[in-house]
This record gives sequence, C-alpha cells and structure tokens, in this order.
Amino acid sequence: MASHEGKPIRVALLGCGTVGTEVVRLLIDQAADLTARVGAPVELAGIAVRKPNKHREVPAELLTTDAEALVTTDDVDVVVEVIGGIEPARALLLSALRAGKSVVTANKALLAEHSAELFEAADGSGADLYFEAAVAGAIPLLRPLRESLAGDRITRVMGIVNGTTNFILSGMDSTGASYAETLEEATRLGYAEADPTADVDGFDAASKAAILASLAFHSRVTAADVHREGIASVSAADIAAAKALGRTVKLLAICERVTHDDGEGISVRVHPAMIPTSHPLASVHGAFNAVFVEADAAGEMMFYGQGAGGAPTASAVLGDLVAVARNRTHRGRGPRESAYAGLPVRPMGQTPTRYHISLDVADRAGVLSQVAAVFAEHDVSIAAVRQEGRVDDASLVIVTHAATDAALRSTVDKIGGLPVVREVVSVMRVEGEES
Ligand SMILES: NC(=O)C1=CN([C@@H]2O[C@H](COP(=O)(O)OP(=O)(O)OC[C@H]3O[C@@H](n4cnc5c(N)ncnc54)[C@H](O)[C@@H]3O)[C@@H](O)[C@H]2O)C=CC1
Ligand SMILES: N[C@@H](CC=O)C(=O)O
Ligand code: NA
Repeated sequence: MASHEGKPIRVALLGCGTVGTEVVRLLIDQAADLTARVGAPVELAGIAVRKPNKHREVPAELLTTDAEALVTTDDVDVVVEVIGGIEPARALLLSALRAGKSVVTANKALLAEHSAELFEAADGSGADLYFEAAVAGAIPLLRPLRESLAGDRITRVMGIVNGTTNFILSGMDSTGASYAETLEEATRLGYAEADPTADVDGFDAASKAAILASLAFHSRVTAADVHREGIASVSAADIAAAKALGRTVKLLAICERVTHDDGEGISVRVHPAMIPTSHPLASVHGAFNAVFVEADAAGEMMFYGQGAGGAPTASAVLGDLVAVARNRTHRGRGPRESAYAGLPVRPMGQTPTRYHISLDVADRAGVLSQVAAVFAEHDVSIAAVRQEGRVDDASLVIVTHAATDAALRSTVDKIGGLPVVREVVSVMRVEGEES
C-alpha cells in the first residue's frame, strides 16, 4: 500500500442520517486537529445520499446518489459506511475493500452476518476494516477486545448493548411511562434503528452479541447463532414484580465460554433478565450501555458510556477514521480477523440460568406441594417462594437456583398443565447474583 506522508486522506461517506450528519460535523469542525493527529489532512471526497435536496447542511458539491461510483473512485482512500442494513452496504464495502480502500463502518447487522466475507476482502488487498461504532456506540469496547486484551483469555462478556431498549425499560421502571411512549421518544432522539423492531425484538443486541463473541473467543459467531428474545413480553407487572424483589429488568447480552463433556464451546444469548438493584448494571439508565468483560489475567473490567445517538456514535467512527488514516499515512496496519479457535456455539438449552416464575393458582391445600413436585422431578432447586392468597385464587412466585435452560423450560411447561395452576403469568430469567 502506498505511503501518504502528508498527502491528504480522502474519505467517502456513505449515508448522512443521524450518525452521518455528526460525522460530517466533526470532520469539518476538527479538521486542523485531525490533520495534527493523523499527520496528513483528512478530507471529504464525497457523500452518498438518497435525496440530495434533503441535505442542505452539507456542501452540495460533495453530494452524490451514486455510491458505487464514489467507493471505486481512485481518489478515495477510506470509505465510512453509516447507511445501515445488509444491501447495498455489503456490496459497496466489498467493492471498497477489494480496491484496497480502508473501511470504517457502524453496521452491526452487516458485520454479524458477513464479517468473514468482509475480512477476506480486506486481507486480499491489505486494507483495514474497523467497526468500533457497531457495538456500544461511543464506548471504546471493540478495540480493547481486538487489541488490548489480545494477549489474555477472555471468558465472559456480559452487559447492556442496546440503548433503545434500555431507554424504554429504564423509563418504564423510573417514571411508569408506557412502552409506546418511551419507544417513540427513543426514536425521536435518534437512538432506534430505521426499523425499531430491530431494537425491541432483540435483533440489534443479537448482532452485537455475535460480534462481541467472535472477537472475545476468536471464533466465527453470526446473529443466527445467538439465542434472541426481545422486550415485547416485558410487562409493567414484571417490572413491578422485579422491584418488589429488589431487582430491575434489563435486556442483557451474555457471551461466555462453556465447557461440556465434548469440550469447550460458546454460549451467546440476548434476553430480558431481572438483576439486583445493587448490581452496577441496574444503575445504567437511558440510552447508556455498560459491558463487563472477564479475562483470566486481567480479571473483571467494566466499560460504560453512551451506546446510541448521532454524536456519541460519530465519536467512535472518527476514532476509527483517525486509526485507518494514520495507518495509510505511516504504513501501519490494523488487526485482521482472528477466528483460529473455531469454538462451537452451544444451544441455549444447555446454558445454566435461573428463572423467576409468577403463577396464578387455586387457593387450596396441596397446591404448593404439587408445584414443588414438578421442580423436583426436573431436578430444579427452588431458591425462594412467595404466596399471596386472594378471594378465590392465589399468586405464587418462585425463584429458582441455577439449572439448564432446558430443565427450567420443561418445568414451566409441565407446571402450566397442572389443573391447580390457573395461569403462568410470567417467566423471566434472573442474572447478576449468586446462583
Ligand atoms: N443511531 C445510532 O445511535 C447508531 C447507529 N448505528 C448504525 O449506524 C448506521 C446508520 O444509523 P443511523 O445514522 O442512525 O441511520 P439513519 O437511518 O438515520 O441514516 C441512514 C442514512 O443512510 C441513507 N441511505 C440509505 N440507503 C442509502 C443508499 N443506498 N445510498 C445512500 N444513502 C443511503 C438514508 O437515507 C439515511 O439518511 C446503521 O448501521 C446503524 O445500525 C450504530 C450505532 C449507533
Ligand atoms: N439502535 C441502536 C443504536 C446503536 O447501536 C441502539 O439502540 O443501541
Ligand atoms: Na463502541
């Protein structure tokens, strides 16, 4: 790759929406500082948009609707992609990487599906592929996993990686606001994906979990490998029940090494969970993210910051842009894919977890013993029981000790069929405390 000592680094920006607009602002406002930090000017060569007349905030001469022509122009060194979605982002970035252009992207959906193909194209030309903004927004999390902790053995990565759902859940918990109200506000604030179901159904967090697991465990994990549950099933009653138990509800991404008889594997899951209000993650509010990383030598680390929003995300994009611009100016090279371990992803059923189960039952003698017998039959230990009688029925709340998700799920299914059980009101996993 040619050196760029002092020669301007020319940047093609794909997309000028919530994040792209802030990328343009930072590039223009910080031009002098970026030149000093890189050792060469960093210049916008063009901005690909769908509707040029919608972008009065940027110089008209930079705007184009022909993204393919822009990414293949000889005069472009770096492509920054903040369009989102799979196509045409995938085709555009493959063209750019194969032409030897460095790529910076925030596109977790794309990386969680096609990172192997993108890394292969990068290796073929020697181009850089950076994507810090794809997970946990502004938080420098991926570079520590790819570089700072590359000499350690990471065992677990767990936390809140979706700002939209955390904004919703913490709003429902603190102000009693409705799900719809908080989702609408998150969308207005620019946190949500173009299609917010990606957030609330857990797809966004699953993409991020796949990226985290791939980097942490040096294996290939895709979004399809991730056990995924969203927050649509979380009710105000669930949040109140959690509060009564000194807990709060969060959407967690949990990636961990697991060892079974047939060797080591990976568990990767995204689901709502009750965590103790004493846990640091319980204090993560709004669109903030927080992720715990555990490694053999480093021990436990916590990363915290804004996980969504145009400016916070653009900060991570610019950090990557400075890195690839420096590499091009001073003949450096960023990290490549590291998938040598090739660990298998284990099914969710084999994963140990705990359940909080809320039941409506007939209020008569022997109900508790019938329910307890089902737990015993599945070798699931009960950690806590609370029963409250009403006029003609009762509520029964059970918190279990750790068992495999398969055993817990079978237990709930069997209990739901007992004549004395009127309704399985809710089932939610419990995380973040001794099992
Ligand atoms: N909004 C946020 O807080 C964060 C977003 N991201 C990721 O950043 C990317 C962009 O997100 P946002 O800026 O929020 O989305 P956005 O929807 O606000 O902006 C995307 C822009 O790309 C344009 N676009 C779509 N297809 C195009 C095409 N073929 N050619 C040219 N322009 C095209 C759209 O018109 C829109 O203006 C997504 O991959 C998202 O997952 C990552 C972290 C945080
Ligand atoms: N929609 C995403 C944006 C950042 O990745 C989120 O809410 O976290
Ligand atoms: Na990040």
